Order: sequence, then C-alpha cells, then structure tokens
Amino acid sequence: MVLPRFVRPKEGDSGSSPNLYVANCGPAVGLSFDTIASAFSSFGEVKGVHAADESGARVIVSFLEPSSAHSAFNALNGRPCTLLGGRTLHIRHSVLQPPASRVDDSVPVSLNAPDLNIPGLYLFHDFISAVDEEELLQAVDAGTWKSLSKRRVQHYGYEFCYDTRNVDAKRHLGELPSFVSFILQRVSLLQDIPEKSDLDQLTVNEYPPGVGLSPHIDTHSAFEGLIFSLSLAGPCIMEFRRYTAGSWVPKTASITDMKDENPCDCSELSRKAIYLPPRSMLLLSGEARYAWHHYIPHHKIDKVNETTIRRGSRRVSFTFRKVRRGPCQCEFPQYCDSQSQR
Ligand SMILES: O=C(O)CCC(=O)C(=O)O
Ligand SMILES: [Fe+2]
Repeated sequence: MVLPRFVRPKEGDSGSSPNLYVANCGPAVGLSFDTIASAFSSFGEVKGVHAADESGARVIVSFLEPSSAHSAFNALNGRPCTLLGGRTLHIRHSVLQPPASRVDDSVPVSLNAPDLNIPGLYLFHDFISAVDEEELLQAVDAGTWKSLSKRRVQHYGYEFCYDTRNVDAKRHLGELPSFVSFILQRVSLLQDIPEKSDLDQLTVNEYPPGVGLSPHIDTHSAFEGLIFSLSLAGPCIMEFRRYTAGSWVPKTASITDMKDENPCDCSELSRKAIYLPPRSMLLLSGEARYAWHHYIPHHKIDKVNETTIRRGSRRVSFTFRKVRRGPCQCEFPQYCDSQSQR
C-alpha cells in the first residue's frame, strides 16, 4: 500500500520543512504549476511545485529554504491570494516521509458491497458473460489507445482531461459505441437505483499488471451521481477512503475542500476495500460517489483475506458516467468543487 510521500510534520517541527501543502490551488482550479511557483517565489526560491494528489486542486510547493515556507505560510494561509486570482489558500506544513517509514498496512478485503457498509456502493458479480468480455476486449483493442504515464485509456462520448480532471461538455464526440449498447441496456434494467439517467461518457482504462490508480473522487462538477465501472480481464482490489477532519483543519466556514486530502496519519481516515473480479460491475452512487475516495493500490499481489491473488494479467475497466450540465448540488459540499468557495 503506498501512502502519501508528504505528510504532516510532528508537533513543533513545522518550522524545519521547506515544503508546503496547499489546497484550493492547482490546474483543476485554473492555476498552472508555473503560475503557482511564480506567486510563491515572492517568499524565496521555489524548487518545485507538484501535484499533492490526483484532485488537481492540491499541490506541494517546495522551497529551497524552510524560512521561505514559513513566511509563505504566515502570509497566505486562509487568506485570499491576490497573485492567484484572489483564491483563498489553505496551507499546512508538509514533510517528505522517508521511504523506510512508509507503512505497508493493508485493509481487510470484502467480497460483497454490503459488507463495506458504504451507502451507495453496489457490486454486481457476473454482470456480463466470459464471451461478452472477450468481445469487449477485442473491440477496444481494435480502437486507438492513448498512453498515459502508467496506463492506456480510450474516451468515448466526451474526452476526459486529466489536467483539469474535467470534461468539455460542449465537445460531444458522438454516441457511445454500439459494442457497449447491451451493457447500457442491462444498467437501465437494474432495480432500486435512484437518479438513473442516460450514461453518455465512457472511459476505458487498461492497467498493466500491478498498476493501480491514486486515491481520488471523480470531480463532482464533471459527472452526475452514478458512476459504473465494469472490470474485465484481470481483478483488482479497490480501496475506499473517507477522510475525517484533521486537527490542522481551520474551523472557519470558508473551508470547503480541506477534508478530502492526504492523511496526516491513518487514524484520520476510514479505509475499506473490496475485491473486484473480472466481469463484475461496480456502482458508486450517493455517499460512495461523492464523499469517499476510491483507490486501486499498486500491487502485483493482492491478499484477499487468506488467499493470495496475483495480478498476472492486465485489467481493463469500462467506466460509464453522465456528464453534468450545471453545478453539482450534492450533500457533501466539503468534497464538491461546485460548492467550494473561491
Ligand atoms: O478502473 C476503475 O475501475 C476505476 C476508474 C476510475 O476510477 C476513474 O476513471 O475515475
Ligand atoms: Fe474514479
């Protein structure tokens, strides 16, 4: 299990780190790394700016000197930053964790969604047959893959932009391909699923053996409330994380997106995991979709209770979503980019 490389410093140790963890800041909110580096360089030489997680809205700013980080923290934390379009930054000191102390702690893995007790999480086993699975794999392999750093993707309906973690709702690429029509039909027949609407975006992910996906919540403003993910070819473990407020979270009404970030320690989050076998369909809705991060650990071998499962083949997933038109009005504003304050 890979834990975040940057963590909160020990009590009283914050002055010795040159790194700041800055939330409400990043490409997803229209600020490039260069712009951020340039704004922070008024406090001292900036060594680099990089993503703190996959949200696109949280970054690590690394200064050369701890004193620069300290000055930037004092000047900018919790205040509108004129150099960054008046955006209010939420900052904490952050230290690079030495590799030896990155704990390999795993979570018990459930085979069925109700065991996780996460409202809105469903898993449908054998949603398609092995023959259907083979045909779907052949169909995507005949298409054009786009290579990301560790995996390959295809987008249908609307392109998903990884920089902004959003879609351009005005650029419709066309209907979803006919080879997924039977899946959409089966989804439409599922019983007792609230807020069903026509799915119009498909992302196909191909993960080489052992490759996973960083913890994230799919951008609220990009997609509506139901996210379906069909697993093909190989299995994986999906972990769910619900972050609770850390003691560093300022208790002001303006804090809207500070709770869903990297943990300071594991006591600050709930973690649950589920085994996704090939041909199963996962559904994230409600709280599971809006408030829990989902995460595929980068493991070549998964322990599912007492059984060891080798990820010997690639895993291909088909994620079906509905592009949102208008702002998200979910009940989880602390995780919602539509409801976050500038
Ligand atoms: O591979 C999966 O099942 C999940 C993919 C995912 O979470 C995403 O594309 O946002
Ligand atoms: Fe996702």
